[in-house]
Amino acid sequence: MAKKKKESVLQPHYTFDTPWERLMEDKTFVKVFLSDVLENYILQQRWYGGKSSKLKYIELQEYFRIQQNEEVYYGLLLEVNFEEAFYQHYFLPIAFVSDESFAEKERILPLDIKEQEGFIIDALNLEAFRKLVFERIMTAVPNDTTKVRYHKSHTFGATEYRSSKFMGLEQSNTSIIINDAYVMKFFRRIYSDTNPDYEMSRFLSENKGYKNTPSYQGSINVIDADNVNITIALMQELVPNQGDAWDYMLKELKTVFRNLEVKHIRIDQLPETQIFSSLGINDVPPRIIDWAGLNIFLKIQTLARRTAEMHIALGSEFSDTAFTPTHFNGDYEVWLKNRLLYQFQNRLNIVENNMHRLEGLSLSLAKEFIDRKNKIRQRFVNFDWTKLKGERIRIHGDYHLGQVLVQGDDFYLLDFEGEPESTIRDRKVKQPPLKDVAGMFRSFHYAIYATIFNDGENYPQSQEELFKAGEVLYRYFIGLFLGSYVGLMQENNLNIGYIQERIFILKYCMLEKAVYELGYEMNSRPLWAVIPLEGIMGIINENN
Ligand SMILES: Nc1ncnc2c1ncn2[C@@H]1O[C@H](COP(=O)(O)OP(=O)(O)O)[C@@H](O)[C@H]1O
Ligand SMILES: O=P(O)(O)O[C@H]1O[C@H](CO)[C@@H](O[C@H]2O[C@H](CO)[C@@H](O)[C@H](O)[C@H]2O)[C@H](O)[C@H]1O
Repeated sequence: MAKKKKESVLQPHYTFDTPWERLMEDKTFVKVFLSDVLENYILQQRWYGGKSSKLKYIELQEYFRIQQNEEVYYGLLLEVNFEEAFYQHYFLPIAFVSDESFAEKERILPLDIKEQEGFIIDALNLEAFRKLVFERIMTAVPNDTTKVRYHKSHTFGATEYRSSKFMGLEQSNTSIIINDAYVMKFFRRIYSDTNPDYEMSRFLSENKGYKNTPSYQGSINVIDADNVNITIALMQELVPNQGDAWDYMLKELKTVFRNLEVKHIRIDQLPETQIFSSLGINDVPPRIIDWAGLNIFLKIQTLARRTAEMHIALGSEFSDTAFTPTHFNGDYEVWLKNRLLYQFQNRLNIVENNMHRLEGLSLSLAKEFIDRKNKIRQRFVNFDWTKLKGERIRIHGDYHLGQVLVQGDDFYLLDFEGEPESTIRDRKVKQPPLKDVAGMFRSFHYAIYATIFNDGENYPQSQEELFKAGEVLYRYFIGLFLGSYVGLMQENNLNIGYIQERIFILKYCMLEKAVYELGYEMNSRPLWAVIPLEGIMGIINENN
């Protein structure tokens, strides 16, 4: 029976007679651990995605053991239930340590087991655990049929474990760097299916030899009681890099906006280009190159090529039905409209309920957004699959500058987990590849507007003038991207439709993405909501 020993302000201290090796079989322990301990612990975790809903209770969906001789760890698959929202599943590996110096800040629970004082901690804090799982992947047998399935890629050579450390970046999962050569990402939010990040990474590296993503090295999947395959870890090579493309773009844009003054640029005389026209570098007028510099445009072209190559790899499968290309049809249309109308209504509610938190430009754009709700809704309803001839394929799904690593003059594409708000099934639905392109265009727009909103005071021009310059630049970015992307896709026979179809899909998906972003920003950083609001109204107010 559980006895509370000393009560500290922060955590209760329990004592149990069941040894650690059998502790998960002790129903009293499990009950106390889930309700008294984890309910508080999980709320503090960076990776916990349920913070905006009220937690009701946590259940242990399942657990498994990772064991080597005396060393025993438990992998917990937790089901978090909410007052109103849909339940979520999380993965938490735990270890028992008696050494006081371990994970002082990260410990989950102090407890005595059979007179031995110690702590339950998240096992990822423990080097012995990290070494064990790395070695399990290294020694994985082909066609593992056990409950915890380790997989090793043929590209992963035999190597000894030397060291490991937390990646230590802001992220929604937890990544560990091993031997300064591999990144092992432990998924925290898990789903009753293989994770698309694992599926896509393995497909791109092993089946298609796609080079501009970290190469797949191995994975861990758990087979649950219903025989469903749940991905809990993905191991890839570590790509040496100079940061992500979002930070890179912000840095470049600072210089570009500063150049307006330094180079005495007359914004009203900047030559414009029509949105969505396909451009080569020679189509960019010298005055634009003088202003922004050639480098940024060359980088956009490289990113476009890497994006097209990713789509060509994803769209070139003929046997594995999870990846074979398909066409638009009535089922897709119904699915899409339902999803987007529901999402739009959700955003409308969020904005209407939070008007008091907005001011200035955000507030006026939010009012316009509400006033024009029927027009926006109409745009989503205007999807007619019979007019679309292009192909649908598996896509990245959450493609933006933050998912791209910069390495010298090149780019590596990461994080194929898909849009966090979508269900795991929805993330695997085949989509027009231009949806990713639209995501990237939204990201260009974000970077330009983030620069104006966050650094605007450092430039002598009015906000109106900066918007004008930003819009001119944005159109060249889009044009150059399309110039490289479309050509390469067509050379490789991936059908993305005729020009009118491409423009329709791009506009449709950009509106979809901006509406998605509005919810993301209102929930996580409301000051940024002005950026998607500006984007939505820009798209809606265009004449065509
Ligand atoms: N293979 C890798 N090589 C180098 N850096 C990586 C690698 N994988 C991830 N990163 C870094 O970790 C960050 C988070 O990775 P990501 O896969 O997006 O994690 P999460 O799904 O938790 O958000 C990336 O933005 C990148 O900076
Ligand atoms: O955390 P994820 O990478 O899965 O993506 C989520 O967070 C992103 C922000 O970090 C968010 O992206 C939005 O902001 C970016 C700038 O911070 C911008 O480049 C993107 O275009 C914009 O969508 C993303 O939408 C969200 O899913």
